Amino acid sequence: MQYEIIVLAAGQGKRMNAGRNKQFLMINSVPLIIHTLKLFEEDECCSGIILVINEKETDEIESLLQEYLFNKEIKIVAGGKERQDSVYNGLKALCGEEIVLVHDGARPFVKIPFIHSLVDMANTHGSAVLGVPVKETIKQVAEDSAIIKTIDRSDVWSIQTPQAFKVEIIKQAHQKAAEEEFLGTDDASLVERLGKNVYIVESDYKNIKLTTPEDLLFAEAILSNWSNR
Ligand SMILES: Nc1ccn([C@@H]2O[C@H](COP(=O)(O)OP(=O)(O)OP(=O)(O)O)[C@@H](O)[C@H]2O)c(=O)n1
Ligand SMILES: C[C@](O)(CO)[C@H](O)COP(=O)(O)O
Repeated sequence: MQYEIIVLAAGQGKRMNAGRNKQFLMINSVPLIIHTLKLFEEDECCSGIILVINEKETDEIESLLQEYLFNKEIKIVAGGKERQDSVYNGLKALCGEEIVLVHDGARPFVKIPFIHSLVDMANTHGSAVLGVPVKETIKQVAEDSAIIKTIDRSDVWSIQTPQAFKVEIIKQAHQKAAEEEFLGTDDASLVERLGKNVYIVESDYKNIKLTTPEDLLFAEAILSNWSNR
C-alpha cells in the first residue's frame, strides 16, 4: 500500500552537542539526513516525501538534495518551535494518500519490511507505531529525592518512528492538541487523546534515534553490516 512520509529534520540537535543540527553530521561520509531520506527514495511504496527543516538551513539542505541525486520530488516545509509544530506544518503539505507516516530524520536505520507492516496495520486499524520491548529494568525516580520505584516492565515498550496514521485521524489529533495547547513527545499520544486505539508493530533495536554523542558510535557499528531489507 502506498503512503506519504513526513521526515522531521528541523530540530537543533542540542543533546548531540555538535554545535550544529545533527542532521548534517556525517555517518560513514554521508550526512545523517541523507541516510534517512534514501530509505524512502528507494521504497516503491513511498509516493511522496515531505522534509521539514529549519528555514535557516534551506540552502544547505537543497544543496545536499542536489548532490545526492534524488529521483523522487522532496517537498520542503518549514518546521516549528517544537517537534509537534513541525509535524503540524508537514501535515498541511500532504498530497492525498490515505496513509501518512511521521518519521524522525534522526532515525536512519528503520527496515523497509517493518515500514510495510506498519502501513498495513494503520490501514487496518487507523494508527500504528514501531517499537521494541524494553530490555533493562525500568524505575521511576522521585523528583525531590534519589528514591526509586520499580515499574513492571513486562508490558513496557520503547516506541520509535515511523508512526503511521490515516490522514484524517492524525489531522484531527493535531487539531485537538493545538486547540487544547497539549504538547506530546510523539504523534501517537495525540491520537490516544482522541480515545482511539494505536497499535504496535515490533521493530528491532537497530532503529535507534541518534540523540547523544555515543549514538554516533552505535550508528557506525550498525552501518558496518547494514541492510534495510
Ligand atoms: N522543532 C523540532 C524539533 C525536532 N524535530 C525533529 O524531530 C526529530 C526527533 O527530535 P530529537 O531527536 O529531539 O531532535 P532535536 O530536537 O534536534 O534534538 P535535541 O532535543 O537534542 O535538540 C529529529 O529528527 C528532529 O530534527 C523537528 O523537526 N522540529
Ligand atoms: C517520536 C519519538 O522518537 C518516539 O520515541 C520520541 O518521542 C522523540 O523524542 P524527542 O525528544 O523529540 O527526540
